[in-house]
Amino acid sequence: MKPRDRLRIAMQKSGRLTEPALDLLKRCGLTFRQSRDKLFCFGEGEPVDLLLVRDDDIPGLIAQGVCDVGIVGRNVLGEFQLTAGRDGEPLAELRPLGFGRCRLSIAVPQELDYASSGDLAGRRIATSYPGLLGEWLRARDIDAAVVTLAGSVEIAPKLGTADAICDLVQSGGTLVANQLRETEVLLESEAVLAGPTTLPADERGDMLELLLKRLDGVIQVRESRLLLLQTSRHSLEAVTRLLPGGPQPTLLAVAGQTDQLMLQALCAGEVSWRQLEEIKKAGAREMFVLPVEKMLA
Ligand SMILES: Nc1ncnc2c1ncn2[C@@H]1O[C@H](COP(=O)(O)OP(=O)(O)OP(=O)(O)O)[C@@H](O)[C@H]1O
Ligand SMILES: O=P(O)(O)OC[C@H]1O[C@H](OP(=O)(O)OP(=O)(O)O)[C@H](O)[C@@H]1O
Ligand SMILES: [Mg+2]
Repeated sequence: MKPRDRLRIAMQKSGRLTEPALDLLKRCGLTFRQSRDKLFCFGEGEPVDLLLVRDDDIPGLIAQGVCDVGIVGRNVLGEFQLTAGRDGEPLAELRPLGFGRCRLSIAVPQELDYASSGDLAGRRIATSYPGLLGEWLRARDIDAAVVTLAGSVEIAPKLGTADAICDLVQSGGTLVANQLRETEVLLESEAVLAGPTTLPADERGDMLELLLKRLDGVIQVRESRLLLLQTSRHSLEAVTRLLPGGPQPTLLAVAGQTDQLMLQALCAGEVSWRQLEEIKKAGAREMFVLPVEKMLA
């Protein structure tokens, strides 16, 4: 294969991961010009290009060295490692990316008696993830038949081709619509940056290192919120105790009100309405939750 000096990232051409992946790369300062056939995006500023493909092909493209890294669901990466990629160098999950969250679960018809995973013995389970399901069954010494289907797995029990299914679940709507109930979670999934365990020892490796640093910054900022509120000195301790994790809050004086303080806290994740209501009950008022755009410690 011809040596390359530009980093090439494989990502989903059209699907659930496409928009959030592009958005994340944009936040990392990468911009692209798309080719006419929309399969290749040339990086304009940095030497980083995109290859747009079916998500199932991403781990294989990295393993073959056609692409250096890829943005793909943990479910697809894990399945590859246990099937087509079994005999090759294992790929690493370089970073979890915080979108495309779902889980790989076993579900059974609502009317089926199910007490524990042992009840799957002797049953047929339909799935598009024979590697992950097979491994899970082996680890528990459950002797069940794995029926591999490319799609529409959820209708297999109704068609009589399987007794249970093992498929992705997010809201659970598909299961309810098909009178199925979730009984076991095999894997919690989200989009990840997948790549080789050792970085390329050339310019691509340097670029990847830079990209990882920017990703860490972007992910940290995306999950950070700035909480501003007012509290009396009297309620300060109770309010502070309820603040979601993060560094020590900053306290500012409120002009003309010696008893009042303005509190500013960086929170490591979402601040929910319920948390705000609790903090308010403890004595806070004038509360604001602001997104953080950039951060440089
Ligand atoms: N209902 C869901 N909610 C959230 N994320 C999901 C859901 N279903 C799947 N995902 C995640 O998004 C990834 C891509 O899902 P999508 O449905 O776009 O894939 P696909 O139909 O296999 O697309 P492709 O045409 O690229 O093969 C999945 O592998 C999984 O990691
Ligand atoms: O729990 P839910 O929110 O209902 O999501 C789960 C469904 O989403 C995915 O299917 P998708 O909608 O992508 O259809 P497909 O399998 O035909 O691609 C997955 O295969 C499940 O069927
Ligand atoms: Mg696919």
